[in-house]
Amino acid sequence: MTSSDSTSALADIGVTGLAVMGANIARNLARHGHTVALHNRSASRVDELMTKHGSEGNFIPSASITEFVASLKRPRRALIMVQAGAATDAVIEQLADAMEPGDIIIDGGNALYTDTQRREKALRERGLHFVGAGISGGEEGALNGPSIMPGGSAESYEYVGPLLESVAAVVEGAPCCTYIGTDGSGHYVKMVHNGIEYADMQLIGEAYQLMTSAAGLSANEAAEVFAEWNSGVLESYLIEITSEVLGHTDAETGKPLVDVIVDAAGQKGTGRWTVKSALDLGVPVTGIAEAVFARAVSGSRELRAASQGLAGAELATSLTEIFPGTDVESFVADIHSALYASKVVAYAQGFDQLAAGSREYGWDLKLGDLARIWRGGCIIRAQFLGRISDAYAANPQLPSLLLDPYFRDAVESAAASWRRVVTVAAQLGVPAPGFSSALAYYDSVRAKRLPAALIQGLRDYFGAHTYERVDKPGHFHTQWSGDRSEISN
Ligand SMILES: NC(=O)C1=CN([C@@H]2O[C@H](COP(=O)(O)OP(=O)(O)OC[C@H]3O[C@@H](n4cnc5c(N)ncnc54)[C@H](OP(=O)(O)O)[C@@H]3O)[C@@H](O)[C@H]2O)C=CC1
Ligand SMILES: O=C(CO)[C@H](O)[C@H](O)COP(=O)(O)O
Repeated sequence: MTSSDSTSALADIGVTGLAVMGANIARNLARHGHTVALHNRSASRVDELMTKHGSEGNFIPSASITEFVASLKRPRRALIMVQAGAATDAVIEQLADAMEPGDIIIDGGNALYTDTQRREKALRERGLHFVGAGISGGEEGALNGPSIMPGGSAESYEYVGPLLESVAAVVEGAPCCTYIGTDGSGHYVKMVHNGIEYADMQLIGEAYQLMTSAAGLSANEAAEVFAEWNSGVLESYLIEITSEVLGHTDAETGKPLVDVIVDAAGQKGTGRWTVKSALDLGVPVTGIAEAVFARAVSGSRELRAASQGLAGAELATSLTEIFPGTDVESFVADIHSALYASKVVAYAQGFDQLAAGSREYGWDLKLGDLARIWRGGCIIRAQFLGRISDAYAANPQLPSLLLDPYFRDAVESAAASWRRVVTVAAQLGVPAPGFSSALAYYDSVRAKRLPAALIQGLRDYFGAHTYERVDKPGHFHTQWSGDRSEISN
């Protein structure tokens, strides 16, 4: 459809913001038989989409927001796919001014959930629905089926749910899209998804570094190992593309591409937001936090340059010095176990945060459903998530995934290898913050006693903060600067 015959029909949905994600979602919607109105701040993106892909379905291009809104069926449904933050606020304002009560604005960007809560409230007061929909899958997912996490009123889901479900990825006949909960819940869930994505990628990165630095594999050999791992319990999109990236040769130098990429990881904010929320809620997401901080360390170029002369490993120089008889093959198998166990910990922590967020904001998140819609379409997609879904189906009140029988046995079986890998990393001086902090978390939660008792004693000493006793109820204070007798508070 061209602009000249656009008056004859109205669009089922409109997409504004036609960069990578928006353009591909718009094409996905059109390919599924929906008539899609198109808008972008710079008209060139609309023209480009129409020129390259206009024949893929029914599109109605528009040159202004007013024209865009006028081309939508009532109640109007407009999907925003622009940069999070001020850009999203600006577009919402323009849309809201042109819309009427009952119309629906969907934000598919990576918005901060508190922004979504604010926007939903403001638009509700103007009679408009606002759906904060986390969308994951990158360019390819947006086109062929992403995982979609829509949050908003249940009424708005009636209008947008079927449409979003029709373009989502499908696993075992079910769409990777479900109603998440009210206001900012969809963006909260997407935020934690990204936090888990950070942790997963950090662990994969550590596995790669240990393979090359400790076991002496080349990038191509590591690529083969990851390809092999992709058919076992670690099977996932991230493991699959790790093999692709490691196996790719730079055309200019003939070296593995990974060796010519600057080792400073970027971050756009969702990982950091996840950790900030976890800190506020008091949920120990150590895997995600280590991943965020590891990216920060990688990007601290001046600090890293100044630190090059610091002493390194003096305890050992090779694997066999640490564990005599260890060969490369068995150490690579150990890394596999360490990666798997650390991944279970990271996901357990991420799901703990989702449960805490749900309690805090009254969202009633269905953790099993979240795992189910992450099995396809999104960046962390994996069969592994089916196991998580099963765990919550068996016990919706599961206190931690580590306590699910399947995961408890899996981690127990991996534990000896995991400890060997952390030992090797420490002795050779290869940084493995994800593997080691996951192990520390595991050992902490299963410990009978923690040094927190001493910390409480110290807090009581310097600040009279009181402590509880193991043998009787109440709060107590030792009069440290007096006769050191104990008083009950
Ligand atoms: N890229 C990815 O893999 C993923 C991205 N997301 C999220 O989806 C959203 C879109 O991402 P992506 O496609 O990468 O695009 P970008 O985040 O790069 O955003 C570019 C788009 O935003 C528009 N834009 C920027 N500022 C304004 C403004 N002030 N007013 C109106 N429009 C503006 C641009 O218009 P113009 O062309 O005129 O500059 C363009 O259409 C983001 O929120 C992103 O975080 C979610 C999942 C995956
Ligand atoms: O949402 C996404 C994937 O799920 C985006 O790709 C996002 O940009 C990833 O985060 P970062 O850029 O911080 O690595």
